[in-house]
Amino acid sequence: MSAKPRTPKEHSAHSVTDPGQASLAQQRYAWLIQELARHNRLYHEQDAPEIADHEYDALAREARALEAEHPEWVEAQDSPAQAVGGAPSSAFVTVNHPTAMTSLDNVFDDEELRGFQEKLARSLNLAPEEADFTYTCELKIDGLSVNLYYLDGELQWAATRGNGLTGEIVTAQVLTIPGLPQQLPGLKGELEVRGEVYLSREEFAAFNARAEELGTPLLKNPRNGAAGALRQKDPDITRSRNLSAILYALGKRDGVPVKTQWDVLSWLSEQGFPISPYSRRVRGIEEAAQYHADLLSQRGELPFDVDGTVIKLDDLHLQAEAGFTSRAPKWAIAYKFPVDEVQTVLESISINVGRTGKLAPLAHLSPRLIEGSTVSKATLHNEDFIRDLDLHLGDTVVVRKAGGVIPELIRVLPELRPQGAKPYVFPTTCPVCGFPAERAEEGANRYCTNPLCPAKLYESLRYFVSRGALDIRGIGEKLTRQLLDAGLVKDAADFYALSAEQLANLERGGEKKAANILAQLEESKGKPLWRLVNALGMAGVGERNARALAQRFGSLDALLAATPEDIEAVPGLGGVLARSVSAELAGERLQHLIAKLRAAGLGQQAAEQESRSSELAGLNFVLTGTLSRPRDSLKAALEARGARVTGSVTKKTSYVVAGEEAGSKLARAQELKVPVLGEAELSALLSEKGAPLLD
Ligand SMILES: NC(=O)c1ccc[n+]([C@@H]2O[C@H](COP(=O)([O-])OP(=O)(O)OC[C@H]3O[C@@H](n4cnc5c(N)ncnc54)[C@H](O)[C@@H]3O)[C@@H](O)[C@H]2O)c1
Ligand SMILES: [Zn+2]
Repeated sequence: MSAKPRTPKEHSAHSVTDPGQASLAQQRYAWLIQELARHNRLYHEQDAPEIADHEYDALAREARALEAEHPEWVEAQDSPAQAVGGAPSSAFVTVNHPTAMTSLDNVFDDEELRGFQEKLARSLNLAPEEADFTYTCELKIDGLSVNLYYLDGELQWAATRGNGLTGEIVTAQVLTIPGLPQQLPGLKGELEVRGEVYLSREEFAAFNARAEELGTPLLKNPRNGAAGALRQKDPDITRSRNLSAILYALGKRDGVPVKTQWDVLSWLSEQGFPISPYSRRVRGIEEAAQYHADLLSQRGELPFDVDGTVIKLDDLHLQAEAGFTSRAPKWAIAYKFPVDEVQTVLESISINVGRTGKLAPLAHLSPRLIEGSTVSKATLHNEDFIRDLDLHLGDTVVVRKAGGVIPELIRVLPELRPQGAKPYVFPTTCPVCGFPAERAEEGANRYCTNPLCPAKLYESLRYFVSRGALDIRGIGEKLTRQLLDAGLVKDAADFYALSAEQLANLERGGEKKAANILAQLEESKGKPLWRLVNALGMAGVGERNARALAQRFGSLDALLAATPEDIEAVPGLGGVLARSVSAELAGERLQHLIAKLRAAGLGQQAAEQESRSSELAGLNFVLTGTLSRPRDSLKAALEARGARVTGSVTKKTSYVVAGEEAGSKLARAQELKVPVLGEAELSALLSEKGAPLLD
């Protein structure tokens, strides 16, 4: 990352009177325009931003303030400060949106939010005291917006926003997202459904955990991940990223019976589109401010990244009356959350050696408060990550709580680098055993080459008994050390050869404790296959991939017999990971370990334990009407059991679940003689199959 010019800000946008000063302002404006255009390209077209969003927003605001004073500087709406998004990529077929897709203007505090209402009142020719509006308040999800175009109820295409007028067609990619109806029966004319495609924090973390283990490039943030996944030429790759969508707006809406934004959300939900459960309708701008404050306090717990709330005038007639600027509606505003980034100093870097021998660098930072908790450490992932940041010890760095949880070092400020600071040099030997640490053939990780490295052994034993693996709680860190020091355990299979006497004789052992541990070890032999697969400790395989492998192959034998191609076909595993899994399964370490584990009585588990998730496989459900639970959670419960939940009733629908006030879909179900279930019957159907409806 290169140094960024920081220009002085002493000449503000205001009171430019004499010609000398005017030229200074003009110079500043020219610089701003050039920078904004460059950052727009980096951000929207290359998904490789150089500066933080709030820094970009500050530049854009400054430019717009100058433009407001000097409309003559803006040539025919050509300013990047007025532009929406970036040019559509030539890698995709493009399409013109029937109605333009806009951006949103921003406010940053309650005072500015009130200012928004005042302006809105003015544009509707109302006195400030008459501005007692109803608003629909929503979360501003950090993804990218898409437009779904239907003609006579049939999906024609789905496209990215692009520059607002022309987008990229990504229909096949969008259709990998579960729950988007392709048909809307009974609808005539044109319809545009808009919303946000995003990567949940869970999927983001899973992707990066895998990338980290393999040393492949990491996603910067969920927005970046969503943009990258949606703009894959190959929809199968998009599918493997598990994108989600939330819909919140209509463009063209022929024959749709809605009067308010709240109606729009209800109608979308009724049609089966996923909508946000966090939206609220409020009266007056102070209640909108309260909504914002409430959601800010929940920010860390949300399932997706958000960068603020969106406050929308509820009445669609009033919206139309208020209209648009060239880039944004006048009837809605993005109320941004404060930045969750802080500056701090990199004090040192330590290296941990993991179960696979991977050298994992950790940054030690001067402690700072982010979102209510103190951050003093951040992962640095691997050698290339550090090199790309050009990290020097003593650097001032920017840290963000990625996905609300894990602190992430996102940028270095080289202009604040102390004199004589040295770039960090990644070790080429294992800091624990001193053996050479070599780069893997693929990826950016370095691994200790000593097969008997004590760090590897200790970490792999810890992993074997950990909660997501065989979950043997009686064997803690201390006991693991004791067993290693006493030479009683040289690999995980040796746990099963321990005698009551050996355990009892350890310091702070005792017979009761020993019996307890042996019982837990015995019990672990019958645990689900995925736990054993995870416990093997393969690089890049955590709980999620272990489940996928167990599910696909059904037994340890079948997994061992699988070809690399078989493994590559497992959902969620990419080529790099599949190759490394095959190589590890065939390698000496695992062959030896698995043989010993089998001799100890493990590895007999069949796939039965995983079958819960397929008890409703092959059944298609449609949910309609008002249900007592959020539709999303019912949908998740059904999908967890292998059912498909779709938006429209067809001959292929197995059941329609109808709540209160079910409308056209219920009628359609009756017409097609599709069985209709009430909510109670749905619960019964699910519990009959042996599992509670919602956990
Ligand atoms: N860092 C950089 O270099 C750089 C460069 C350009 C743009 N940016 C960033 O990109 C963003 C500008 O892009 P933008 O035009 O998408 O503006 P925006 O993200 O500020 O707001 C508009 C967008 O919000 C989204 N959105 C999410 N939830 C919504 C909801 N409930 N209702 C309506 N819209 C919702 C829509 O996609 C909409 O297009 C800003 O955050 C800006 O900081 C950064
Ligand atoms: Zn080592």
